[in-house]
Amino acid sequence: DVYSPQYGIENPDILPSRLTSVNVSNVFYGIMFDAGSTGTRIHIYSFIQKGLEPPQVDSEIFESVKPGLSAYVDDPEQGAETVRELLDVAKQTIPSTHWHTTPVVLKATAGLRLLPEQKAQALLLEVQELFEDSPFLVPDECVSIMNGTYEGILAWITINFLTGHLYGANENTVGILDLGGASTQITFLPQAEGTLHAAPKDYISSFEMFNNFYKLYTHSYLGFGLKVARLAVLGALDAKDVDSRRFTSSCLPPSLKAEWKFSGINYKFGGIKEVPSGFQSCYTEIIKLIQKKLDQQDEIKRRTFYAFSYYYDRAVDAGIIDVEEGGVIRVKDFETKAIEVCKDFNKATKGSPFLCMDLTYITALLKEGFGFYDNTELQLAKKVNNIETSWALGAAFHLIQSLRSTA
Ligand SMILES: Nc1nc2c(ncn2[C@@H]2O[C@H](COP(=O)(O)OP(=O)(O)O)[C@@H](O)[C@H]2O)c(=O)[nH]1
Ligand SMILES: [Ca+2]
Repeated sequence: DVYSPQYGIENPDILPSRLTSVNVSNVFYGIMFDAGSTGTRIHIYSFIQKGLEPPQVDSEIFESVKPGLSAYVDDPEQGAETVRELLDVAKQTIPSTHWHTTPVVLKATAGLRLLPEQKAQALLLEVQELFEDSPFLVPDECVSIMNGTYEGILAWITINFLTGHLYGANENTVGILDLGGASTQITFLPQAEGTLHAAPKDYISSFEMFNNFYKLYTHSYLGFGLKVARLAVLGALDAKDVDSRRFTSSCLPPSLKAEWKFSGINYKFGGIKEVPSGFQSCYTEIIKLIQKKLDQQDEIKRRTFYAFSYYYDRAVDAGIIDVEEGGVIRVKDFETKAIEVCKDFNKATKGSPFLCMDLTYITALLKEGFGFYDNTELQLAKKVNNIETSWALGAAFHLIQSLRSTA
């Protein structure tokens, strides 16, 4: 029995946890690394396959480290070291008998997209060497920067798989909204013929997986992730005099003076005493960055969307949802909380001085950016059926399929 504790770990967390009665030959594993702009994460999945049916995910182990790879822009070896720590988790949790058949892949997103090409490649090369020295299966192109279109498609696959919409009738699929640190994605399966015509050509992507064919609307907006948006609001993006300046915004507590590190750079920032702070002036600042920058499709107002990542985290910080439960909210709930938090900074911003700015940005992104109604409902979920809502599962499925078609 490969699942019994035989690997010298005190409290083995051997995958798959719920699988003791299933034929072992139907079980296999996959390791997907998400090198995001704010952190690196490992997703270790176990899958079950019965006959010719599409594989089912059985369980997941998830670990993460901060900061992300892009913070090691001038020290790639140290960056790869953070990946090694996470890879050790895979060694502790996947039975050693399965190591050589378990693929390991890392996909980087917006943090590395924003780095100079050579610096990004140096980081990726260091990680690739680490993988090649590991006992796992290393496919071609095991380490890469993923393009934003795939990020949206693969997250859509994950959520629709987990919510049971993938192998049924297409009419009921759900859309997804992912808000990262450096980029943000919107993806849905258009039902209105008009959407396919009205959308910019490169926002429509065809995709095949496990013999199903999907024509999705998807786009990744680089620079519209929550953390990079903060820099944009502060006027600190591409600023030359970062060391000598303090960047200010009416979205911050007026008397605040602080420092903030993002992607390896230290920024001095603070509030403004001379102008009225609060939601209205903050919203006005932020709208300038968003208006007319994003494509709007009427259909989204009538569709169900799942929102996760920073949508989820900030809704938790604002007390709109429970950290474990998530739940259904309306777009206007973000605005109501933003107004409240921006009104009384001292009372409301207990964790982060950025909460007013972040909630106001999310409100503006949803309403002025994508064109959602105040009353549009959003499903906030961090996990569905105990699996993380992230593009990583979709990427693992895609990987399995591509390994089989080349085998
Ligand atoms: N639900 C969920 N959120 C995640 C996962 N991994 C990262 N996130 C969230 O993603 C956000 C950070 O975005 P990140 O991936 O670093 O930036 P990006 O490169 O712009 O996509 C934070 O809100 C994280 O909590 C995950 O596996 N599940
Ligand atoms: Ca991400």
